[in-house]
Amino acid sequence: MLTLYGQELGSRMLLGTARYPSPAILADAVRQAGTEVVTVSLRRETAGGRQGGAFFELIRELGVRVLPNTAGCHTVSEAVLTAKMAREVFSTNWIKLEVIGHHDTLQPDVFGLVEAARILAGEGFDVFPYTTDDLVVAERLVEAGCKVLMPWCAPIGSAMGPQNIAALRTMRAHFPDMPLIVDAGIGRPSHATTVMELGYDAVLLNTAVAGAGNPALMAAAFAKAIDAGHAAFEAGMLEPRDMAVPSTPVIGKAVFS
Ligand SMILES: CC(=O)[C@@H](O)[C@H](O)COP(=O)(O)O
Repeated sequence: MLTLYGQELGSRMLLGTARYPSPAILADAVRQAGTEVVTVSLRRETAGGRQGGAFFELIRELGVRVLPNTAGCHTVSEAVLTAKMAREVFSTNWIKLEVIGHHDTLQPDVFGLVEAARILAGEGFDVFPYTTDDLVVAERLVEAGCKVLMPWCAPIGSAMGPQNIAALRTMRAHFPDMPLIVDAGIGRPSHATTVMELGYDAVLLNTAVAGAGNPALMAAAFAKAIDAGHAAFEAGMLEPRDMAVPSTPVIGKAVFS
């Protein structure tokens, strides 16, 4: 079981709801993944007017938990205001906090992120910060009140997969008891397995599923890959060795002379 801010979850896959070919395909992907948490951009959906209403209805029908996000916010004040509006609209204290600092890479503005996290945690929000793998920033986020950390593994939407394996491993070792979710940049199920094998607690992804030829099938593939990586980590994997080690014992073998 994964526990995030006191909420127990059976699925370790958090799914974004943007860029699907149709609402029906999104719904199918959510069901196939067995995901229990979906991220929703308040800005995009409220900008959709009547379409936004239908979208919220669809999310309600799916019976999943909503993690509203502050996607598209570039300043602390924008992010805080968006979080407060999301709390009203979705009746949840959960907020995926994004404060974007760079247009090309969508890299988080970690200074603004920490400031916004402190404000929102102080106002009772359960903050899920989209951050880098920087340990000092991570420490500041924890001091600010975050009880979950969500480092990127590559730029949002890039599908590059983990570019920072050593840093992700260090972060896991540094925060052994903190729920850690890799958020953004995952492109393939094998990428998700890789980060789960590092001991990450969950993966948040969107583009790789929404942009697949068959999003529902891809969602199912990701769900299996995430579970496989988690099971492998729990099982305890061998460290690679330089030399061969016979897998069949030599003691007791027949001797021909
Ligand atoms: C939906 C959402 O929250 C995204 O901003 C998230 O960061 C996922 O990134 P990918 O689209 O790269 O999977």
